[in-house]
Amino acid sequence: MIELKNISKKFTVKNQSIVALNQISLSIKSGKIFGIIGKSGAGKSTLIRSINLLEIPDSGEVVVNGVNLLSASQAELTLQRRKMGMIFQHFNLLSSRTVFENVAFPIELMGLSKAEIKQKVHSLLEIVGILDKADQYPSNLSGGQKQRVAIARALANDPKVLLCDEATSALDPSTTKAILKLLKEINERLKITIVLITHEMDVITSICDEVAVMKQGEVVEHGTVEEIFTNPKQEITKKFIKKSLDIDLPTFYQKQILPVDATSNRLIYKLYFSNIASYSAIILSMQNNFNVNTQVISSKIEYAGAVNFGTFFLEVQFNENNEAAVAHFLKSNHFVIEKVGYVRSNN
Ligand SMILES: Nc1ncnc2c1ncn2[C@@H]1O[C@H](COP(=O)(O)OP(=O)(O)OP(=O)(O)O)[C@@H](O)[C@H]1O
Repeated sequence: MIELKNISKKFTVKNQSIVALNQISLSIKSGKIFGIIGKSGAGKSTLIRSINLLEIPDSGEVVVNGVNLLSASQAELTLQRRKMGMIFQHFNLLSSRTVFENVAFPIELMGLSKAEIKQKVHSLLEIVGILDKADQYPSNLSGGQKQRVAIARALANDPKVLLCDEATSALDPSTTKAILKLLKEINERLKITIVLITHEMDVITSICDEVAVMKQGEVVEHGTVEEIFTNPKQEITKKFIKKSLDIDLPTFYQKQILPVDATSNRLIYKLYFSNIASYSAIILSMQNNFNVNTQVISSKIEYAGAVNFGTFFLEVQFNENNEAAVAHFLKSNHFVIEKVGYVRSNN
């Protein structure tokens, strides 16, 4: 268990004081994956670096496994820090050392024999899936492979906690997915608590159990991912969720949208929903009740635990003049609707 109690941190730059963290309190349960999301400058890095005291808060308490790190002896602090591995956006590998030597680096300080070091490094490289790269230098690796080396190195001391400082921000979407999958496997297989910071809601939904939303040095909202997605309270949280679901109308349709004042019997809506289990049944009943034909043009639907949420473009072809009733029906079934525009009638 990690407990942050009322931690604050200011930086002074050219006689100007910047509040990076303002009275933050958070509890992070053992074995969970805890995500911290916020825009650039919100204080995420300062917060995650406070957990292992890479950044020392001005006030408050950082309690890890019952030990208040800010008042711990140097020996106790060293011990607790060893139980926390960390990975970074730009990997921070030693370029003059091979993959094997990078991972061996923290183990060499543990006083193990050469054979024991070799065995340990091999098992770590196997976990992260790059044993075949052991003799390569970091410059010969892709971004995803470099992050795998960094993860293996962070696991070398058998930590209980892995801190991930924007670990996927420098990676392309498919590599990001693979690294997040690896982090989830590590969490489950090695029972390691993971704390990660990100500015992407997709990262939170793909692997986190709980999330804290930061804004201007404060945690403005936190809870399980399901709770936050079902009932986001803060405007910034709503924006992050909406952004993660955003999709564009396919170009083919964009080209067909009529001028603003034109009307036809074919209308395109952009619909947002959260936690509507039977969203397709609602569309079907709309079709039957209002004598309209519908077609989903494109969609993005995600899950946070058991809660679904999504966006889709829906083309509605009216056979009667009942557009207002249809819009009312969608709203009363908890869709947020946006009228995108009319497209030319088929006839
Ligand atoms: N070493 C430092 N010296 C001066 N100011 C700092 C320092 N570190 C952070 N800050 C300031 O503290 C605030 C929070 O920064 P922090 O890096 O924690 O935010 P962040 O949410 O991680 O942002 P990003 O996503 O851009 O990394 C910012 O205004 C930043 O400029």
